[in-house]
Amino acid sequence: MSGEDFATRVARVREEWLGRSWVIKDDVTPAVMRRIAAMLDMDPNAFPRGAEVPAHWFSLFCAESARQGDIGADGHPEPGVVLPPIPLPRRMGAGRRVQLQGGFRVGEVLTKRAEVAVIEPKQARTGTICVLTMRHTFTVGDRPVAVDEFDALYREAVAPGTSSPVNAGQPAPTDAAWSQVQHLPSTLVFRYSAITWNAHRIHYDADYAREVEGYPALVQNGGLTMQLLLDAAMAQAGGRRLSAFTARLTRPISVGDTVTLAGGAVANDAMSAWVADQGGALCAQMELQFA
Ligand SMILES: C/C(=C\C(=O)SCCNC(=O)CCNC(=O)[C@H](O)C(C)(C)COP(=O)(O)OP(=O)(O)OC[C@H]1O[C@@H](n2cnc3c(N)ncnc32)[C@H](O)[C@@H]1OP(=O)(O)O)C(=O)O
Repeated sequence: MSGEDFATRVARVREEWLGRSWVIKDDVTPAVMRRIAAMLDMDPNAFPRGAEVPAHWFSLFCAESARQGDIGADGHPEPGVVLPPIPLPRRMGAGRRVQLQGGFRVGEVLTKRAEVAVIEPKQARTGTICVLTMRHTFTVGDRPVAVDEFDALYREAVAPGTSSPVNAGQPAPTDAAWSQVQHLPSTLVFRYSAITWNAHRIHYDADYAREVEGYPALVQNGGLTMQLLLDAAMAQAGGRRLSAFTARLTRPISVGDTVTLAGGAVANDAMSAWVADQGGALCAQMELQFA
C-alpha cells in the first residue's frame, strides 16, 4: 500500500465521518439479564425487574444491529454502513477509557449515543494501523450512566498463508495480591458474542481466523476479556463503587486458552489488574478507580 494513498484515504474518511453520531435504545429486560447472568456463570434469576445492574455491565446493551445483507466478509457490517470505512481490513478491539456516572435497573430503558470521536493512522510495531475511537454516552432518561471511549485498531491484510505479526510483548506483573485461573471455552465466547451481537468471524470461524486474518486459532473476544477481568477485580474491591477504568488489550489470546486474571490490592482508591497467558505474557491491563 502506498503511504500517500493510505493517508489521503484516511483524510477523506476523517472529513466525512468525524463527529457523526446516532442513538440506540435498549430495554434492560429480565430475559436479557437471565442470559447475561447465565453466561457469566451466575444464578440466571439473580436480576428480577427492578434489581440494580452492576454499573460496569452497561456495555452489554445497545449493540448495533446491522441488517444481514449489510454484513461484510469479516462478519462486521460492511465498511461505511455503521462505522467509518477505515481503509485497513483487519479490526481488533484494543482498549477503552470509561467514566461511570450512575446506576441503572432491570426494566429501565438504556440509551446509547454513539459518536465517531477519533480516526488516527499510526505506525505500530506490527505494521500500519488506524485507531478508531467511538465515544459511547449511556443515559437512562436524563440520568447519566457512563461514557465509554472504545478504541478499535484496524490492521493491514496478511498475505495468504502468512501469520499475523505479533509484538514481542512484555511479562505480566508477578506481584499479584489476588489471582484467578480462567478457562475460555468456545461456548463462553459464543454466548458473549451473541449477547453483544458481535459477528466478527475471528471469534468463531477458525478457518477464517487462520486463513484470512493469519491468527494461529480463534481469537478471544476482547470485550469478554475486559468483562471477566472487571468482574474478578470488583469481587476483590470490598464493595467499593467503581467510578472509572481504563483498559488496553496488548496481546491476542486464543479461544480455548486458560489465562490468569490478577490484580493488586486497592491503594488510594485505585487498583491495577491484568491478564496473563500461560507463558506469563501480559495480554490485557486495566486501571480501576473507585469513588
Ligand atoms: C471486540 C472486538 C474485537 C476483538 O475482540 S479483537 C480481539 C481482542 N483484541 C486483541 O487481542 C488485541 C491485542 N493487542 C495486540 O495484538 C496489539 O496490541 C496490537 C493491536 C497488534 C498493536 O500492537 P503493536 O505492538 O503493533 O502496537 P504498538 O505498541 O507499536 O502501538 C502503536 C500505536 O498504537 C497505539 N496503541 C497500541 N495499542 C493500543 C490500544 N490497545 N488502544 C489504543 N491505542 C493503542 C499505541 O499507543 C501507539 O501509538 P503512539 O501514538 O504511541 O505511536 C471488536 O471488533 O469490537
